[in-house]
Amino acid sequence: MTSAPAPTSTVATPAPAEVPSHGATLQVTKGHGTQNDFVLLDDRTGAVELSAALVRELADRRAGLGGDGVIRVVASERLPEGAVVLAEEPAATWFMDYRNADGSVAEMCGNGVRVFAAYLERLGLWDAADGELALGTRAGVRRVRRVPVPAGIPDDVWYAVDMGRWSVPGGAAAVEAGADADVEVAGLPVARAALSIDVGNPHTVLALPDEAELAAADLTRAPVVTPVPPYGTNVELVVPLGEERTPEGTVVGRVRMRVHERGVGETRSCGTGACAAALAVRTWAGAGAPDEWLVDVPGGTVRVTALPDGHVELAGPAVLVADATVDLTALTAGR
Ligand SMILES: N[C@@H](CCC[C@H](N)C(=O)O)C(=O)O
Repeated sequence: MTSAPAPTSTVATPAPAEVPSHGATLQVTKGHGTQNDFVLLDDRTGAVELSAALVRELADRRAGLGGDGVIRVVASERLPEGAVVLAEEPAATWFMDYRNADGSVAEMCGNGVRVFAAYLERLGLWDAADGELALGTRAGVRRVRRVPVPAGIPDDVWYAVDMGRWSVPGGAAAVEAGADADVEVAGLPVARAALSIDVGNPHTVLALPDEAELAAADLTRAPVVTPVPPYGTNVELVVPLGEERTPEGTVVGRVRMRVHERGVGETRSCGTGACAAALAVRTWAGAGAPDEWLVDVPGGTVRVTALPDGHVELAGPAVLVADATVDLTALTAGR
């Protein structure tokens, strides 16, 4: 699996104003998964010209609605990337078109998939009672189902997502060494060894010894990764917290994580990042490490499970908090 740059050519840029061709307003919904927040757009027929500028304007926390990303629901058959997905899974009729807050296109968003599923339920396009949802992403098909909220977690609804096959791009040598990169983080005195993990998009994970170091890291500046990842990377800082037993009797690992997301900056959660963090700590721990991990992020807790078939599952909440009408003339005024 590679994290090739996602194509941008499907998104036409209107000129001169960045206004969708279908009108002067846009119906959107605001949602989040463990406070990784998104502006959601129902564009089933692919009528909206979702330019990078429009994404930045919607995601702007002062002049727009605000979000770490923008998610568009579009019929898979309307996008070239969707055709690839439909060839793999004809049931994946809806495509998650994911954009980072800076307007860049990303292959995948783990928290976004759950929020996308909640949004499809809201739109009447999926009923969890009917069984699993297959959806398209630029990283391939993802499968979602509703699952019980674990004991002790104050969320109303959880979804579990099969996030597909994960890999260590550096191969056996990186697994053996436990690292294939160095990362300099502002606020921390020395560069740290880190491990690259691909979960459909690129991640670089470094372990810190304690929570004081985690708190000291300054993620207002992007960490510097060496060698420079060809398509950029998301950087996760993790503190392993050991193992515990759930009320159901399962032994799980636990980690605390902060993240600097490619195309965004520090966010309060990253689902693919949580998968990468748990998988890196599990790799470092070696044989006998748990398959199930709880990942505590500033915005809540998600669960990551390494599956026997080489896939990884991510479970966590999804919340829709508002429906809004965006005045596109006002949104773009003065820019
Ligand atoms: N927050 C997302 C990841 C979004 C994409 C990422 N910033 C990238 O560019 O790869 C998640 O929950 O996984």
